[in-house]
Amino acid sequence: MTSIEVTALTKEYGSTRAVDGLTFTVEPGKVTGFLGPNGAGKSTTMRLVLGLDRPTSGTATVGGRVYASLADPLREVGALLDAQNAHASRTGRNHLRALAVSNGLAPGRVDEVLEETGLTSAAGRRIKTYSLGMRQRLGIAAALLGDPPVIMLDEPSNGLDPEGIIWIRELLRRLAREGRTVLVSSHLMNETASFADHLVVLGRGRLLADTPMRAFLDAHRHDRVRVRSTEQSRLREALVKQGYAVAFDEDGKLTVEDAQAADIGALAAREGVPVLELVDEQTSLEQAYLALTAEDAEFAAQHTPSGAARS
Ligand SMILES: Nc1ncnc2c1ncn2[C@@H]1O[C@H](COP(=O)(O)OP(=O)(O)OP(=O)(O)O)[C@@H](O)[C@H]1O
Repeated sequence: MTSIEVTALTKEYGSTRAVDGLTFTVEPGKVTGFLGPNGAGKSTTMRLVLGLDRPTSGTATVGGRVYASLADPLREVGALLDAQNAHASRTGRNHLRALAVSNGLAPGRVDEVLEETGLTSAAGRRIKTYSLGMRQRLGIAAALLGDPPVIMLDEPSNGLDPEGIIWIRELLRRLAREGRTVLVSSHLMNETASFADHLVVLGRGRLLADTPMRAFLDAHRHDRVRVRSTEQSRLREALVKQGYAVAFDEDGKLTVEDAQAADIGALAAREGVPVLELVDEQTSLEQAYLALTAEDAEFAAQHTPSGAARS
């Protein structure tokens, strides 16, 4: 069982603190979604785990050891950081063969991972003819080549079509079921929710949440009711009098926070206000995530000159 351990990890680039005192552990047998807005520090953390950069302070280890000290790195950690990072003039198969040979891996693994990633029929084509989605698959094939217990993928759904997105979801689930440690970054909450058991959320290089997915959902569950009646103002007054927070929406409906439709319906009936529509709504996961990272987004809006570097 091999974990990824990040302890008091800090990385500064000049005056930019990309990673700021991060501590978390990524455990085996689970898919951990690594979330955060653009620029939150996800890729930097992954690069530090892979020894591609040196921490300013703190440590990032795999199974208690720094990556550089691993005897057989591809057999221990498989990673996809940048799908463009392959010789464009090589064929997909030759790219994987070269990796296998230089890392002492069985050549037979090449055809297995090509099959596993759906690239068998494209394996003889030069990588420069590959679509972004095919390059992502090739990067994932390379990550799986050494059959490693730890897998780290940076935005693996990038460029994949809907079929590819379902494929990656199932692959991630299977890798976790096999007992592997799987860390997958994304800036999309709903996508992450479809495959992750656990969440690590970053904002401005800091840890905002480290929680099981289920607990995150429960903690951020927030009920509200949307209601439309023939007498909106009167209904609103009655609701406010009962202590509800009520807002008029652009579409003419009222939104009542922390409320259940059954209670609002009963209140409207007591007041004699005819109700035309009454719907229970739960905040979506995406909303909960945006609320969590809102401070970071505000910071980005105020401090990013063009406003375009982050979203
Ligand atoms: N080599 C570098 N030199 C200078 N600054 C860097 C470098 N790498 C990252 N940064 C800065 O560190 C911060 C974190 O970037 P990082 O790429 O780790 O974020 P991220 O969460 O992976 O974002 P994205 O989703 O956009 O990839 C950003 O402000 C980025 O500009």
